[in-house]
Amino acid sequence: MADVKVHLAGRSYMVRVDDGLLDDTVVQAGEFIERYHAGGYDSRRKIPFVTDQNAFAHHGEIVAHSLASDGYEIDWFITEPGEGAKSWEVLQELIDWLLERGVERGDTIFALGGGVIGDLTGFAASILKRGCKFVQLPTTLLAQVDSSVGGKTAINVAAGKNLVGAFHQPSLVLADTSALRTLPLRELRCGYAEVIKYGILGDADFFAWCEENGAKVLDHDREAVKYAVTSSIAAKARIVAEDERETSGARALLNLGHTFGHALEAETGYSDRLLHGEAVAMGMVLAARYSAQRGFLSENDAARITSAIAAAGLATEISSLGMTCDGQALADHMLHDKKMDGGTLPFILLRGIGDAFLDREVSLSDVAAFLSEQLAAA
Ligand SMILES: NC(=O)c1ccc[n+]([C@@H]2O[C@H](COP(=O)([O-])OP(=O)(O)OC[C@H]3O[C@@H](n4cnc5c(N)ncnc54)[C@H](O)[C@@H]3O)[C@@H](O)[C@H]2O)c1
Ligand SMILES: O=C(O)C(=O)C[C@@H](O)[C@H](O)[C@H](O)COP(=O)(O)O
Ligand SMILES: [Zn+2]
Repeated sequence: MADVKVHLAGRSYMVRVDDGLLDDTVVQAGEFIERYHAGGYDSRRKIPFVTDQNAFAHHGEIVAHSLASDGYEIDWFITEPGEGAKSWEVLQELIDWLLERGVERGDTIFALGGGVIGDLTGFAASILKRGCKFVQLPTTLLAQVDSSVGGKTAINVAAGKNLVGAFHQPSLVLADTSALRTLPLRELRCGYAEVIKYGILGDADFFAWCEENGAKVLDHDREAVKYAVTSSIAAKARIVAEDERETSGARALLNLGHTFGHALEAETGYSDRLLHGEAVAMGMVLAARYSAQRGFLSENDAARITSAIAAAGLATEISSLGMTCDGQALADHMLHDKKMDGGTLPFILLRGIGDAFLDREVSLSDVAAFLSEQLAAA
């Protein structure tokens, strides 16, 4: 078992990583409930759980059984799987559902699922009665290594990805690595894109570990998975503790590949055509190639990054997406990026593997031309 603490003044919390935590929710989360549940649920012993159909089908019963053995009952809110749940409609349904159940400000809402469920639940918790507590039980690799930690919560709107949201930290994160065994390979690869991101942006040794061990992670090797999850969380916890609200520039580095990636997600309609992790993988390749074109990164390092991503079975070429738009259309999506500052958009570029930086001098028309070349490449 590994515990990683996210240090934040007055809002520190624990991220626990181990096999079998969901079987043991009663001990892990149950203890937490006993200690921190100030609201009415202690007496009613009924707990609001938000999940989606897949996470519920694979892990709902075990969690319910575990909590029932200690006298708790779960009230389930179950959404359809997919990015579509990060929407005004589902948020409204969830808020109404929580209000109907009399959830109080001191109560805790549980999120069981991937990043979609975590982002939706966290945002609902942040606005309900001006802020309730929430606990993350992440069941995808992506959610365990990234989205469950750090307190970014959001929904998507017509203008773009994650444009309505709040910083709202969870009170506890329980990452049960055995839950990943039911995850489809495509989803595992998506999570792996965010794992290798930590190496590319700030840790050359971890990148080399990924080159060596990525296949084991995708093959569910227990030790490799635990190492990847714990190292990723530790990296994220350090950055979040340094710059919780993305003001100093440190946290913006976690957005490596995302400025490009979010534009690709927008252009492909936030659909199964391109999942978030797949967009981030392509986005990191684009960031590396653009860094090389600008003379910051060696062609050799850009090629090494592309190979490591391709080796995980993730697509690297945006021309493979069959998009009919040009580079300017992709650059236009970027105008909604939350990093926009005084009309300019800082980009996360690379000077080397493990050496990302924020470039505030990027011209969006130059990026548009670069993207048009990439779209035309075979
Ligand atoms: N808040 C953050 O810091 C942050 C970080 C990274 C990504 N995100 C967001 O996270 C979302 C992507 O998260 P995701 O990749 O987890 O997607 P997801 O939540 O859609 O989950 C992926 C798929 O796996 C299914 N699933 C979940 N757990 C399962 C399990 N154990 N076994 C089988 N199937 C399972 C889900 O039903 C879904 O179909 C995006 O919206 C992205 O913007 C947020
Ligand atoms: O936690 C962060 O900070 C990140 O940037 C992590 C990203 O992987 C994640 O996709 C995040 O939701 C993107 O944030 P956004 O601010 O660009 O919407
Ligand atoms: Zn991401």
